[in-house]
Amino acid sequence: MTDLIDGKAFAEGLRSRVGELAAAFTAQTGRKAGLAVVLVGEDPASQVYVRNKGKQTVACGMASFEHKLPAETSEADLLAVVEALNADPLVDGILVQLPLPAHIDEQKVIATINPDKDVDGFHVVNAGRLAVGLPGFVPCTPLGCVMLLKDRLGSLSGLDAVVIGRSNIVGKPMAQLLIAESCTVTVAHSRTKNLAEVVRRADIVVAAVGRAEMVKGDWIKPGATVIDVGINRVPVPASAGSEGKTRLVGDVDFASCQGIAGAITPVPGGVGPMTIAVLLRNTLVAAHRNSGLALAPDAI
Ligand SMILES: Nc1nc(=O)c2c([nH]1)NC[C@@H]1CN(c3ccc(C(=O)N[C@@H](CCC(=O)O)C(=O)O)cc3)C=[N+]21
Repeated sequence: MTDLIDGKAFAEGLRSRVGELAAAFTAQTGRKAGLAVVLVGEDPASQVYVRNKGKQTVACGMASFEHKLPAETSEADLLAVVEALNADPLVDGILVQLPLPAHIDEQKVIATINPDKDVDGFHVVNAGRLAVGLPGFVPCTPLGCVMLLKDRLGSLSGLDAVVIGRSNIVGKPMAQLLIAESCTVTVAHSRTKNLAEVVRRADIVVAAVGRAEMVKGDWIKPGATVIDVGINRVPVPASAGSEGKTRLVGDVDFASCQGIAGAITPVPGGVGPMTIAVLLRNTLVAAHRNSGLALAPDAI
């Protein structure tokens, strides 16, 4: 039997704990913790994500500031918006939705965000803090994956983990977090030789390659825990009325893992909802730090 890891339910619980602490923060300071989200351009998927995030921020009792800028916005204008948010005392967290239009240098924008408001954890200062084990902001998706893994497995110490993907926003920070949990970590990617054999060694598989249903059930060691970070929109197989319709699938071939994996996250309803819940958690942590208030490291 393969258990389903219900990320949606776990994320709801996390958001309700964040909501309680956000109310306590407001009672102590007389203001709400605030998250600013900057969206450049009209990408429909990004708009949906930004809208969901705004709704959930408000539902948690925090303030949401949305800045929607046209696709033609210059890099200089975007940097000026970020600097204004850095200086705004009501803004605790800043998220600039990626990807940005091609004429804007993403690294330059991320470097402009105050690291203590960088709730995405993308700034080099936060990547460095994670690498050397200092407190800082950890990217939301990998932190959410570790929360799900610890909820399922308890201690991860000594387990073999394979991370498929080496991006700055998922693969690399995921590997750092698993090292900190005392896993033996392998980072595989598109050039890895004998990928199926490498994955077969793993007690924990984290798939973040961005290729729909690439990881097959016969790559999985029986009983392993599978975390699927992929979010791929694929066309629904042709049938009457299905023209132009899409469905969401992960990087793991979910059906072929049934009966082999010990547990697996679904897509949707797995890692995705955790990403937003951790973003709200990071924003609340930022609000406490930036107001000089204590918050126990394991409070959320
Ligand atoms: N600076 C920045 N930070 C981000 O964290 C960031 C970003 N840019 N750019 C885009 C990606 C994507 N992302 C998602 C978050 C939640 C879901 C999510 O909740 N997904 C639902 C399904 C939603 C649906 O049905 O489309 C689920 O998996 O159940 C998806 C995708 C955050 N991102």
